[in-house]
Amino acid sequence: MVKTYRHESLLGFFKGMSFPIVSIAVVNSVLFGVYSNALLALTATSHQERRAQPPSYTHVFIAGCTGGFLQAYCLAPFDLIKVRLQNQTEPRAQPGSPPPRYRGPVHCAASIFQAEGPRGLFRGAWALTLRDTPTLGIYFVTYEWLCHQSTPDGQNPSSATVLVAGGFAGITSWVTATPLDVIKSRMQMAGLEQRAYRGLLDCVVSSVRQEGLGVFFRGLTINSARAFPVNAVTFLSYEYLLHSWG
Ligand SMILES: CN(C)C(=N)NCCC[C@H](N)C(=O)O
Repeated sequence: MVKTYRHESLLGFFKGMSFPIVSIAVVNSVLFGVYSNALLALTATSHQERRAQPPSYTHVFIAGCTGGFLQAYCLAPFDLIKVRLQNQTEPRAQPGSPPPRYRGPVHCAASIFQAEGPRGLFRGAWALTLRDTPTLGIYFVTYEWLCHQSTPDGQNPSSATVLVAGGFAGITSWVTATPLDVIKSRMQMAGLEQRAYRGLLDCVVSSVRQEGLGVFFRGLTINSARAFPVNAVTFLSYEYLLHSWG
């Protein structure tokens, strides 16, 4: 962090933001759009009426799982590109040195498409679906439960409640998602590293054999630390937009 700040000032921390911004916008609108509409179909109550007649946690869970399932398919190509670029560890190109394998997100998508066809862009999509379907159910249940606990009946949760409930919903969902997140990333990298897994189960078994059960908790701390602020802001924006446009 210190080096980045010294060489590139604060702007250095925001490099390469365009791709994550576009992908997050698409994926979150699918997730929250499907969730809200699924809940509307299940409970027949609008967002405004829901504070007076709160939905059951089973309905919240089903609507969250539906949102998670559909978002996984939109997320798959973006997530694959992110994982491939993050794992590209060649040092920066020096004069005369070979260029990096991927020159950026668009080049990465085009190279995967050329080398592996359209299905290549969906590598690991199964693992992503398994990761996101139940964990997004847990995500929305945690959020609704925490808001319900700290808000008097019939009232809207305060902004502080939304921020805290959203932050903890993010942490809870990442704690449950991290084991499958590890497996998903390994399967997404398999195409590049010429490491062949016969499928998801084979990836689980060979990872545990080689590295023990601890492998399932790789990245848990950083995922959770990132999850709190990201999801606090996500839910605050969601509630705010529903109130101002709803
Ligand atoms: C796989 N998991 C745990 C989730 N998708 N959890 C919901 C949080 C989503 C949010 N965009 C984030 O990146 O934290």
